[in-house]
Amino acid sequence: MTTSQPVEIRISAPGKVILHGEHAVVYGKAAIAATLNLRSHLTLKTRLDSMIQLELPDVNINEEFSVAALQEGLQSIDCGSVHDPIPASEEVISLIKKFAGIDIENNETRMLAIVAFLFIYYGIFKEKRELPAISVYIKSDLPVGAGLGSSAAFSVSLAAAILQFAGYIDSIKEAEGASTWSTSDKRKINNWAFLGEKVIHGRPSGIDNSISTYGGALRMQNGEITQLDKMPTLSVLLVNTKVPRSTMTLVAGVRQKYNLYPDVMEPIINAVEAITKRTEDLFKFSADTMSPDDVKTLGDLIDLNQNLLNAMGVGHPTLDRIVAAAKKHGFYSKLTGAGGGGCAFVLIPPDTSDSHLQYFNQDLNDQGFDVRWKTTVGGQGVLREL
Ligand SMILES: Nc1ncnc2c1ncn2[C@@H]1O[C@H](COP(=O)(O)OP(=O)(O)O)[C@@H](O)[C@H]1O
Ligand SMILES: C[C@@](O)(CCOP(=O)(O)O)CC(=O)O
Ligand SMILES: [Mg+2]
Repeated sequence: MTTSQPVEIRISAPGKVILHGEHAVVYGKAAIAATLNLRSHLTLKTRLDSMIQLELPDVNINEEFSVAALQEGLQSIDCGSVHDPIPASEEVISLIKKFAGIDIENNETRMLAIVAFLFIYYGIFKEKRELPAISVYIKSDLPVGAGLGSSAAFSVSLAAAILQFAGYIDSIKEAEGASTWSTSDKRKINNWAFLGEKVIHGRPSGIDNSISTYGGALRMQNGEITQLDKMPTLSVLLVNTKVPRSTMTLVAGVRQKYNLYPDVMEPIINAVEAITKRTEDLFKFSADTMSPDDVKTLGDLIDLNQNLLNAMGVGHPTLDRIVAAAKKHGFYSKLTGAGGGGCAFVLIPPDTSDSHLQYFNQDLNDQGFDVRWKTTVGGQGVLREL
């Protein structure tokens, strides 16, 4: 790391759609997710003064800290070593909040972005001779707090930028305009990003940061990730309810229900897992362009899962309206991510005509929904933009 030469590092990391298995994956059940072609973009620059700046226009945050004050204020926090980091404890989170001037009782999720940044910054740089003066700017294509994994894209881009700047990972040129990293470097990025997710989510499964790091489409079970052997081309429409919600609160709500009624909740999450597995089998044997029969099966599974998510208590009347509108037009839809509002996806069968899609789009717009994107899923994970 050299601070004498001006350095600029630009990183982008994608959001995701969880096809099946949200919440159940927190209990070690299988889930499948794929990247979206919507990304968070980070720029890290060296500064000539001795300040650290964090500019996050999406959540209206622009903070500055002096390097000396940060060195002194955070020196007692325990975050393990760069190569073997440990999660931020409650005490560490409180200490960072106090340092950043955030009320300990302030549970606004957006403020946790500052805590996650300071934890990752200090944890990675603390073994260096001196802490660097840098500015970090992050802007996302993703709606924040809507189930599309903006928190993971945030933590992944941050971990990649800081590890790269500190010289702990080394990007390799992949194509014109972008670089990537070796699998072992990606593992380092993912480990630190997971700790950022922990600050923001409480008890994440790790699926969001893993998909944002590695890209493509993957399955997670019991903390183990594997790339999906096969996934047909899927086209989805993302519909944002614009109902705000926090992943941390929703995950905690399901946990509370699970603790109170384990005998009821266990069969529900097992049924979700059965849906995930049926979907994987379907993908294994379907052609790249799914047949109408396969689309119908996938649709039924989407419908079943949506009902189970409602039973877990993570639905919302606005999501129900989107599902009903989709059904009226012959489509299938479910929430994605933590639910409680946020986004739903609608599966768009390959043979859907543009006029049919436009008619559906118009119906959703007339009902006041924000139909943001028709997108294909599965694409590059974290990248260094050149
Ligand atoms: N672009 C961003 N800028 C700043 N903070 C972000 C950004 N994206 C995500 N975050 C952090 O993640 C939180 C939202 O995470 P979460 O509730 O898990 O929703 P989701 O991951 O589904 O978008 C924000 O409140 C903020 O702390
Ligand atoms: C509900 C959950 O399965 C996914 C949360 O995703 P998001 O933050 O709502 O995008 C939680 C997790 O897996 O950590
Ligand atoms: Mg999240």
